[in-house]
Amino acid sequence: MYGLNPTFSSLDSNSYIPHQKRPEPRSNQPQGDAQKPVIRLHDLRKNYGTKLVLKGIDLEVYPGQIIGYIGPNGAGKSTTQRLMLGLEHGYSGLIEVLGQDISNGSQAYKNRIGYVPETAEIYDMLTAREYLSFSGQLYGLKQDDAEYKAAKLMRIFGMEEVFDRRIDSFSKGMRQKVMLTASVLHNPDVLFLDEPLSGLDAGSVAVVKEIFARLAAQGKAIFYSSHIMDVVEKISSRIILLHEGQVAADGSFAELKARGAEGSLEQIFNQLTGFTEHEAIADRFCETVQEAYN
Ligand SMILES: Nc1ncnc2c1ncn2[C@@H]1O[C@H](COP(=O)(O)OP(=O)(O)OP(=O)(O)O)[C@@H](O)[C@H]1O
Repeated sequence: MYGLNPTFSSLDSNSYIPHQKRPEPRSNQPQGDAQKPVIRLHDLRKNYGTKLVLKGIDLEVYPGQIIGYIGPNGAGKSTTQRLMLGLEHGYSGLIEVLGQDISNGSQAYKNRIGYVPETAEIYDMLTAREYLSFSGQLYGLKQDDAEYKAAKLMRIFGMEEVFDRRIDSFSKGMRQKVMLTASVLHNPDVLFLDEPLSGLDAGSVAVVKEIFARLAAQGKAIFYSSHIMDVVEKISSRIILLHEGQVAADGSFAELKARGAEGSLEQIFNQLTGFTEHEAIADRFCETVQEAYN
């Protein structure tokens, strides 16, 4: 069932969740499709042993949205992404991706999603060509098609000369571009990314920001987590703040500000997560650095 509009009565009064964000239908898409969420989470709960990590997440994501999924370390962001990707099991509640309840055992939705993990060192021994060819084939492309498109995308990123070099000789930013390329070879409808701008120089960040905007304009949904607040503030059409396993805020940056939260996203983040210790921690840290040995 689409269009669920859950309530969030268990959250405290500081939480800001206006409503599930539903964009206007785009003229280049069938209206029905634009109204259907590409991701739907309902009462998603996950625990590791006795530790409750996700405590009932309700969320709908629509085509064309760029979601910045933020939260303190350990809030459960990667866990949420890994569950949606089918890389983590054992949860309660509903996870629906592209209309498919992912617990039904079918892998069909996986050919329509892309994923950029934060690290992928296990593939370091491969060349960019080998890795991209392998990734493309995992997503159902023929080897020739995968290599052709990979070569073209790498050339656009200015990486044609290193296409046949091993990834372990690449800088962090170069690896990131390979991962990004791998995630889009099969033209996915939904893109999941973990710290997608990590290691990229300023020019490359600008390029990737533009790429996100264009992919979203094509009707793809982008769901990424990051700790770089000034970037999240600028490129997300919608920001979802996860705090202690629950959604504590959900809206565009302008909406978060308009609802009483003040300042930069970093300040809003600290306000909503109740983190006011940064100065005291920095004081204690630097005093300790200066301590003399006896
Ligand atoms: N495989 C696991 N086994 C046990 N506990 C885990 C496992 N994976 C994650 N956790 C715990 O779940 C909690 C949420 O972890 P998660 O990686 O989702 O957080 P995060 O929000 O992505 O954090 P960060 O911003 O530091 O990347 C943490 O307390 C973590 O220790």
